[in-house]
Amino acid sequence: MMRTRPLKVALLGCGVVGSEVARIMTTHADDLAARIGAPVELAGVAVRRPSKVREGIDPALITTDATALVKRGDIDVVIEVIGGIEPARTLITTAFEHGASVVSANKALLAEDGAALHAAAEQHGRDLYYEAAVAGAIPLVRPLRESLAGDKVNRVLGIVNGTTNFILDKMDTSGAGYSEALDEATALGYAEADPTADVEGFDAAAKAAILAGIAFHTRVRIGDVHREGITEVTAADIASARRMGCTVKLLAICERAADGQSVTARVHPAMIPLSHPLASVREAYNAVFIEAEAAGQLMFYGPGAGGAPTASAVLGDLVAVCRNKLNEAPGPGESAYTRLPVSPMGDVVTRYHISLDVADKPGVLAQVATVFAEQGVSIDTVRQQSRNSSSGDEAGIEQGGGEASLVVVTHRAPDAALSGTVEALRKLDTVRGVASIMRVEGE
Ligand SMILES: NC(=O)C1=CN([C@@H]2O[C@H](COP(=O)(O)OP(=O)(O)OC[C@H]3O[C@@H](n4cnc5c(N)ncnc54)[C@H](O)[C@@H]3O)[C@@H](O)[C@H]2O)C=CC1
Ligand SMILES: N[C@@H](CC=O)C(=O)O
Ligand code: NA
Repeated sequence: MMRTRPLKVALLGCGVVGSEVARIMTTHADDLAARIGAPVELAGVAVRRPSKVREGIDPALITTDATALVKRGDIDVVIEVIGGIEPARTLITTAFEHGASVVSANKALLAEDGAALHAAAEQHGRDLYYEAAVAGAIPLVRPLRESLAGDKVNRVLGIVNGTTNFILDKMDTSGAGYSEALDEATALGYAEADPTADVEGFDAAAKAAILAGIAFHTRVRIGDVHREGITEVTAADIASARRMGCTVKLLAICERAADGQSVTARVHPAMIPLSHPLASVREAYNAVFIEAEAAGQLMFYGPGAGGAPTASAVLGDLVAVCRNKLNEAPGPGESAYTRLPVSPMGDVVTRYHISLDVADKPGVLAQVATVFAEQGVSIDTVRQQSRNSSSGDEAGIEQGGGEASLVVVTHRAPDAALSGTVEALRKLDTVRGVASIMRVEGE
C-alpha cells in the first residue's frame, strides 16, 4: 500500500549531475513513488549561486545554507553531488546525525575517507549508497556489494574514467589534439570541476580504490593506488600502439595476489590489442571486467560520465535507500573484514613497450639486450626504425650511421625489474633518450 506522507529529499549541489537528478525526480515522480511505495518530495536544494535560473525547480527550495538544510531534522535522504572533500564530508556526517541516509556520487571523498563515513552511517543506523561514484550509470557497486557477495572476486580491470577515454579516443580516431579533446569533454559535462583529477588519473585512482575495497572486502584508499595519468601520452605513443595492432587506454587494474594474502591497485595508460573488448570502448563510455572464482568473467559496459547517466545511478540508489527507510532496515554497510595489505607497484607483474632513441650503429642492439638480460626481463619483440632512412621504412638492426628508434616489447616481469631496466638503459651512451614507456595489458 502506498504511504501518503512523502519522503523528503535534500539535494546538495545542482550542477551537471544535481540538475539532472532534480529533473528526473520531478518528471518521473509518479513512477518513483510507485516503486518506492511512498512519494518522494524535493524538500530543499543547496547551491552556491542562488541567482542562477534553474528550470523546473521551485525557487523557494533554493538555499545557500547546506548545513542548515541537512540539520532540519525532517529530511529522510540527502543526495550529495557537490564533490570534493569539504564541506561534503561534514555535510554527510551531519546528515547522518540528523536522521538522514545519504546517496553520494563523490568518489574523491569515498576513496579518501570511506571507512569513517561507513562507520558514521552504521553508528546512526543510516544508509550510505554511492553507485554513481564509480563508472557513472553502470551498475558496479551494487553488483559487487550484493550480487557477488557470495563469490570470491580476484580481479577487476577496466576503463573507469570517461574524460580520459574520450580524449584518447579522439586522439586515436580523429587525430584531435589533447587540449581540444579535453575542452570538448568538459563542455559535455564529463570532466571533474578541476579536470586535473581526470587527466592525472586521480579520479580513476579513487574509483579503483573503491572497487578494490568492495571487491576484495578490504580497505583500500586512494593513496594506496599506483597512479599515472594521460598527460604524457603522445600522438607518437598512439601511432606506435597502432603499428603494434594496439590502442592506448587509461586502465584501472585491481588484483588479489595468487596466494590471496595481498592486493594491488593501479591506474596507468596501457597499450591493449585492438582485438580486446576494451579497445572498442569509445568516447566517455566505461567498461569493467570482474573475474570471480565461481562466476568467471563478467563485463559491465555503459556511459561512465555525464549528467543524465550519473543521475540514473543516483536515482537507483535513492529508490533503494527510500525503500530501506520505509522498511526501517538499512542496506549493506562496509564489508572490510579481510584487512589485506596493498602491495607496491614494483611487485606487479606486467609487460612494457619501451621506445628508445639510439645511435644507429653496430653493437647497440646487443648492449640494449644485455641490459634487459641483466635485469631478468625477457624481450618479446624488437623493432628498429632508422631516422636517416629516406623512405621511413623499418631498417635492418645494427645498420646505418645516424640515429634510430628502437621499440622493445617485453614479456611479463615484475614492474620493479622493468623500472630497473629503464634506469640502466638511460645510462648507456648509445641510448640518446627514452622516448616513451608504456605497459602492455590484455594479452
Ligand atoms: N559529471 C559527471 O559525469 C560525474 C560526476 N560525478 C561526481 O558527482 C559530483 C558532482 O559532479 P558535477 O555535477 O559534475 O559537478 P558540478 O561542478 O557540475 O556541480 C557541483 C555543484 O555543486 C555546487 N557546490 C559546490 N559547493 C557547494 C556548497 N557548499 N553548497 C552548495 N552547492 C555547492 C557547485 O556550485 C556546482 O554547481 C562530484 O562528486 C563528481 O565527482 C560522478 C560521476 C559522474
Ligand atoms: N570525470 C569523471 C566523471 C564520472 O565519474 C569521468 O570523466 O569519468
Ligand atoms: Na556506477
